[in-house]
Amino acid sequence: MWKAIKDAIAKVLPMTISIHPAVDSGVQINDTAGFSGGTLTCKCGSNPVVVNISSQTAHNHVCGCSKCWKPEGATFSQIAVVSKDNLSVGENADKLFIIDESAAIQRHACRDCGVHMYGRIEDANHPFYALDFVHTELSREKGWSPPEFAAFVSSIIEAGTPPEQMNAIRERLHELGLEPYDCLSPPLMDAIATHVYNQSKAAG
Ligand SMILES: N[C@@H](CCC(=O)N[C@@H](CS)C(=O)NCC(=O)O)C(=O)O
Ligand SMILES: [Zn+2]
Ligand SMILES: [Zn+2]
Repeated sequence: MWKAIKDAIAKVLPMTISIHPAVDSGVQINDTAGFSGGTLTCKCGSNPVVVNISSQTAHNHVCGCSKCWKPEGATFSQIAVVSKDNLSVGENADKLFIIDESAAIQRHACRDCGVHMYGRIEDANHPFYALDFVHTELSREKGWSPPEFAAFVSSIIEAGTPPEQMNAIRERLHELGLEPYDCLSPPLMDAIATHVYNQSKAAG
C-alpha cells in the first residue's frame, strides 16, 4: 500500500523520494560528544524487546539491501555497528528469533512486530566478527553517530524500486551528503580486502 502510493508520487514528483525518515529532512547532526549509548525498543505496544547498548556506534549508514529492516515506507534502512560486548538484551529476549541462520549477519527480530533488534556475526573468520549491526532510530536518545554514506544502493531495485528512479535517488543521496555506493564505502571495502589478504597470508 505504502509502496504503491510512494511509486505514484515519485512518478509525478521525483523530489519526494523517501530515503529514510531519519534523513529525509536532512541528516541530523547530533551532539555526539561524550555520548555512550542508550536503549533500543521494538515497536510492540506491550512487552517490547529492549536492547541496551553501552557505547557510541560506528559506520552509521543507510543500506539499500533487501535484508536489512526498514521502517514502513522507507527505501533504505539505517544501520550502524557496535562491539558485541557492548550490546545486551534487557527485556523480552524470548520474543527474538533469527531471521536466517545461514546468513553472515544473524538478524535477531521481534516475532510480534518484526523489527530487527540486532544483527550478529557468529563466524569468527568474518571481517566484521565481534560487531553487531543496530538501528539507532529505535532509540529515544539523541547523540548517536549520524549516517555517513549510502550502501548497496543498486539493491533497492531488487525490492521493487523502478530502475528509472535511480538517477534521482543517487542525486538525492548526494544532496544529503550520503555518498552512494553499490556495496560498502571504500574504507570498509578496503578493510574487508585487508582481512582476506591477511587470512590468506596466515594460511601460507
Ligand atoms: N543485493 C542483495 C545484497 C545483500 C547483501 O549483500 N547485503 C549486505 C549489506 S547488509 C550484507 O553484508 N549482507 C550480509 C547478510 O545479509 O548476512 C540484496 O539486496 O539482498
Ligand atoms: Zn516487537
Ligand atoms: Zn543491508
